Amino acid sequence: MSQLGALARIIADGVADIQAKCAARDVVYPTPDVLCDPASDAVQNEFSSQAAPVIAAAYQLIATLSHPQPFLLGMGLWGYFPTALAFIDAAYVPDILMEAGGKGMHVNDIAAYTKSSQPDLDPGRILRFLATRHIFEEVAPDVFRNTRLSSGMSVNKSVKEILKSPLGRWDGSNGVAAIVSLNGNENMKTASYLVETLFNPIAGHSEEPSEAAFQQAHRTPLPCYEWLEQPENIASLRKFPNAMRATTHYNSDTAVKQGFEWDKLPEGSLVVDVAGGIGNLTMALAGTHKHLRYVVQDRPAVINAAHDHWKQNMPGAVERGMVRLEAHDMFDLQYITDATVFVMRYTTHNWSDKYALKFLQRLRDASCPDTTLIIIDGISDYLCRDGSDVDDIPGATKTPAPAPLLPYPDSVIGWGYPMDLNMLAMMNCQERTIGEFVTLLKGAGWKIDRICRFEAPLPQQIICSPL
Ligand SMILES: C[S@@+](CC[C@H](N)C(=O)[O-])C[C@H]1O[C@@H](n2cnc3c(N)ncnc32)[C@H](O)[C@@H]1O
Repeated sequence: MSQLGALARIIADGVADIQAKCAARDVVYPTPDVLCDPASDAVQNEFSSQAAPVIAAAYQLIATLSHPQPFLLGMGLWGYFPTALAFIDAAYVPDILMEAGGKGMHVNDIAAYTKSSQPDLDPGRILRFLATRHIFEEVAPDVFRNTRLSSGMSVNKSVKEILKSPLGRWDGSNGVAAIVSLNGNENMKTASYLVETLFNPIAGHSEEPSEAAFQQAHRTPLPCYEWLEQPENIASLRKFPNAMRATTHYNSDTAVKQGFEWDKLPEGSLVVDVAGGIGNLTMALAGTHKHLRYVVQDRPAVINAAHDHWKQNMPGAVERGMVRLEAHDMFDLQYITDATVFVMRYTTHNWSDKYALKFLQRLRDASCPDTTLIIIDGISDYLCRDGSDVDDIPGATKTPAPAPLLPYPDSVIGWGYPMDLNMLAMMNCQERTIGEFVTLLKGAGWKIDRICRFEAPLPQQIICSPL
């Protein structure tokens, strides 16, 4: 069979399989006109592994059918997608259109909500650009309504409430609008300086978080996390911890009920969420595993914000002592020496080996023989077949997809590979392969016992014990 035929077959068979399974369960797979809600989200989550090869094949079909020149010309302008998405968050469009309902709203009426801040702008151009990829639908000239994809950016608040506190719009939301805004603003500015930074004789080889493209883009000598805390960057600081919630919130039940056996830990075991932000992971864990005690550690400014977050979203947990929120620099001596679990989510990817070694060693110094370290992060795969650099750790190897697909469909669906470049640009750091994790963790006195795999784009759990 031709490659085109094989790709078309994967798509046709995969769709038929999903539809048959949905029919057997008496559910309908959501179409673009079905706005996000818990029931339709659950159906999509349930069939994500069946959808993955279909999506990967569809991308490959596009790459096969497209003439390279128009494909590359178009791809060169894809950077405007994050910008356009950041704009629609800043103009509250998904939530305005939520209130408008199925008939949609004229762009002039959409713009009226934020008129003072965007007097000469024609948001119709931005919405139309996104509608070419099914984010919004133009139902009449200059009249748009939400689609399933654009509704995914709703912060689930009334427009009145948003207008009362624009910076608070991401608080308590699922975080998607916040991360989209982060990518389209702070991260896009940074991305545009990556090429010249990489060719810079010093910065191009640096492991320092203060010598990345970020510093050039934002005209600052400060590393990202210090820059965030400057008074003029208050909006970014407000956005960042909310953005972190987006990565698992849509499927947080799976993230805390599968993988590591939290439910089997003895009553009162202490879980320390190191660099835990405002406690997004801990809140999901604490909601499900009520028999455990938790500590969330982060920078003082983040812990300040965490107190409000917990008061609003899980009142009583801190007051009852189930959760402690503590300012702690992870590069300092770790004073908690009776942790059952140290967990770090999306933190090792923020640091080059030079720095990651330091904080992993701090945790090793504070661990007991039966302490478990759980690294929750993406794991990069080589994109060739037989490219695994470690196969003797349970969970390390993945079953490759059949040719002609790339070996791992999640390389297309997840955000691991663009995130790797984002890490490079923001802080001279990286996503890692399993082999790279093995070396890094061994250097800090940890051994990987097993890897609990999750469907992309959920991050993986690397379960470690002291060497
Ligand atoms: C990518 S975020 C992940 C946050 C959290 N683990 C989550 O998954 O939501 C990395 C976190 O590291 C924190 N951080 C950066 N430097 C730190 C330091 N020296 N000590 C403690 N936390 C730090 C940041 O404030 C931020 O909250």
